[in-house]
Amino acid sequence: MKSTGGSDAAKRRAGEAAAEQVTDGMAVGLGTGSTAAHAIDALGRAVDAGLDIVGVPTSFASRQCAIDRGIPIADLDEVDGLDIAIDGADQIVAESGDCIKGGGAAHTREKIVAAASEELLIVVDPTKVAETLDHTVAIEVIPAARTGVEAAVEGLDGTPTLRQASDKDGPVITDNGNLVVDADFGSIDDSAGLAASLSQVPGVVEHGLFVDYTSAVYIGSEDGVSETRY
Ligand SMILES: O=C(CO)[C@H](O)[C@H](O)COP(=O)(O)O
Repeated sequence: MKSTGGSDAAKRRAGEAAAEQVTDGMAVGLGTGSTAAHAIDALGRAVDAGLDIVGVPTSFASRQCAIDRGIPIADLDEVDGLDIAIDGADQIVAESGDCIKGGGAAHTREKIVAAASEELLIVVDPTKVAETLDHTVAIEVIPAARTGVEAAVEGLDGTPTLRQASDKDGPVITDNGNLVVDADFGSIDDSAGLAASLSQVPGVVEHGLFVDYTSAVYIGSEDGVSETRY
């Protein structure tokens, strides 16, 4: 899986620490990205050693990752809720746990899985931690609504950019068949207000602002990992 941001060792420590919270009989949401992949790796090793869990992937990529590691998987409608979801973030405010996700264009399913879970454990390296959210906000958009959503983002004092896979391949298409508009709002002082405004725009499937979702954050570093609970 493509790596972003900080060191792989820091990401691995965060992913492994979160995976240690998983116990026998749990249904576990499997997040997307290079840090969440370390948690899936650790869960795969635990399953090999006898841990009895079922994983609910948040993307094509995390589904494949779980299959490769021998983790039994199910769709969300096949389990009776989730005990824990483990996922990465593009940026997180350590004080509140509010974060921005969607760098892998998987934030819609990630949010659905997080909402179905008793706990959301966010795993990051220190480069993701900020005092105020100012990362671009990924917005999954139904293709026919793109120009309207871009205008709405501008109306909210943001700058929209359609996410491109590459010049050659054209726009990113999500696992749900939609486009992604990345919106730059600068420093986000009222994340709950912005989240509510974006949710109201016709054609917005989901945005990457996760306000009041996080149960704990695991921040891996070169020499250890810290846990903050909310
Ligand atoms: O939200 C996500 C995918 O939609 C990822 O969790 C987020 O982009 C972090 O990825 P990484 O751990 O590779 O930096």
